[in-house]
Amino acid sequence: MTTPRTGSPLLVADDLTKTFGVTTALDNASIQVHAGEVLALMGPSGSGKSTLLHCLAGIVAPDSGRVTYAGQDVSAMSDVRRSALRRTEFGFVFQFGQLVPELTCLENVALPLRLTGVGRREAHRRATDLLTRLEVADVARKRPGQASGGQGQRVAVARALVTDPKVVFADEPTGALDSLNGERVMQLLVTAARETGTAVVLVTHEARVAAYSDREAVVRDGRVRDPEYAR
Ligand SMILES: Nc1ncnc2c1ncn2[C@@H]1O[C@H](COP(=O)(O)OP(=O)(O)OP(=O)(O)O)[C@@H](O)[C@H]1O
Repeated sequence: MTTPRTGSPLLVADDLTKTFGVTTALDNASIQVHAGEVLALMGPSGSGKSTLLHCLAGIVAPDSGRVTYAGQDVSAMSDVRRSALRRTEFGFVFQFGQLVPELTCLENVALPLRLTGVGRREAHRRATDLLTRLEVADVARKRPGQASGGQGQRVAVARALVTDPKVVFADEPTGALDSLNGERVMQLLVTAARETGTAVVLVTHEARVAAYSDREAVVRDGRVRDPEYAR
C-alpha cells in the first residue's frame, strides 16, 4: 500500500554539498520527503547516502545548500533548537541498534520519552505497548546484550517510534541481520510507521529491504537521482 502524497513536502534538501577533506560526499544533492511516506535511499558504497541522511536529520551541517523541515530552515537553527527538533520530531535506527547496554530493553525504549520530560510510569506504559506491537515484550526486562540481534533491532525500532516522531531515519537498519530477521524488522517498522503516519527515510543496499518503501531514490557520486523529482 502506498501513501498518497498531498501538499508541500515535510522535509526538503536543496542543492546540498558536503566535502570531507578532498572527498566530495554530496554534490548538489536535492530530495523531498513527504509526510507518511517510506523513502529508500539506494546506491553504491561511498556514494553519499549516509551523509545525505545525516544532513536531512540535522546531524551533519552541509557546506552549502539548505534543509527545510516543515518550512523551517534547519541549517539556520541554533544547535539547541536543532537538538530539540531531533528529540521531538525525529527518530533514529542504525545498523547496530546502539542501545544503552546498562539499561533494560524497556528502559531503552522509554528513554527518549524520559528525556522529553514524560513521567516514568507513562513512559514505561508507552514503551511496553510498542515492545508488544513489535513482538519483543518478552525481552523488556532483559539488557540488550541478552537479546538476539533481531530482537535488539526491534527494540531499537520501538525506541525510534516511541515519541511518535514525524520522521524516522534508518541507516542500514537490517544490515547486521539475516534476511528473515531483516525482513521481519522492516515489516514491523513500516507497519508501525504507517499506523502513526510517520515518514521513514531508509538507507539500504538491499533491494529486498527497499521493496518495503513507497519510493526509491538512487544516490550516485553525491547526487540524487529521484525519478519523481528529476531536475
Ligand atoms: N566523517 C567523515 N570523514 C571523512 N570522510 C567521510 C566522512 N563521512 C563520509 N565520508 C566519505 O564521504 C563519502 C560518502 O560517504 P557516505 O558514508 O555518505 O556514503 P554511503 O553511500 O552511505 O556509503 P556506504 O553505503 O558504504 O555506507 C565516502 O567517500 C566516505 O568515505
